[in-house]
Amino acid sequence: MYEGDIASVLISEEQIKERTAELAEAVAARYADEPMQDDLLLVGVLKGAIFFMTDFARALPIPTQMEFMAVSSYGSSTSSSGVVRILKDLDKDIAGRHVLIVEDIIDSGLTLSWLMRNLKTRNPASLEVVTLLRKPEACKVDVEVAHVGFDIPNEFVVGYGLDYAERYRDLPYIGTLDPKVYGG
Ligand SMILES: O=P(O)(O)OC[C@H]1O[C@H](OP(=O)(O)OP(=O)(O)O)[C@H](O)[C@@H]1O
Ligand code: HPA
Ligand SMILES: [Mg+2]
Repeated sequence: MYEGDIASVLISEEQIKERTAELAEAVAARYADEPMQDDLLLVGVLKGAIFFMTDFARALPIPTQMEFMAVSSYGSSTSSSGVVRILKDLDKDIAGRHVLIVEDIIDSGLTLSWLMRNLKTRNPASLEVVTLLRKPEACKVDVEVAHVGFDIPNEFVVGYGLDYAERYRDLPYIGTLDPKVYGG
């Protein structure tokens, strides 16, 4: 699939699965002693987090509810425009709820920083983040992230939900994209 477009496999399907199970355990432990009136509310950030959200939710040994937001700041570029647009908002009020944002990647951090500010104004009981990937060298803003799957180098990656111009989301692993694909 996508022959010649993927330069290397950075994180295999098996590694994603193992790390997701570890993250799920850590997250369950985090909320174990928290007095909760409602189930933990997972807020998946579409579209990138789709596969991580569904696998992570099923690995979690505690009951959760799911909401989705769709935001976009990349379009068909390999760097963030910094302008975050809400394409789909939450369906429900999150006031008083324990909310966990589920992200696929924190790159510049601009999307998450904007999202945290936005959701905080809605008065959740707590607001934390789990992300599968993070690029420490690319980070432009300070964002507090409670749970990180993998810190990765500052390269453009695709697969397992992550796209370049909407392609490659359906790869089961995380790979680096050959620069020839985006004219690099
Ligand atoms: O830390 P940042 O530099 O802001 O980048 C991270 C964000 O960018 C991607 O979303 P994108 O805007 O590409 O939308 P998508 O999930 O629909 O692909 C990714 O899914 C994160 O939400
Ligand atoms: O490396 C990336 N790949 C795909 N989408 C992204 N959005 C932010 N960073 C990336
Ligand atoms: Mg994208």
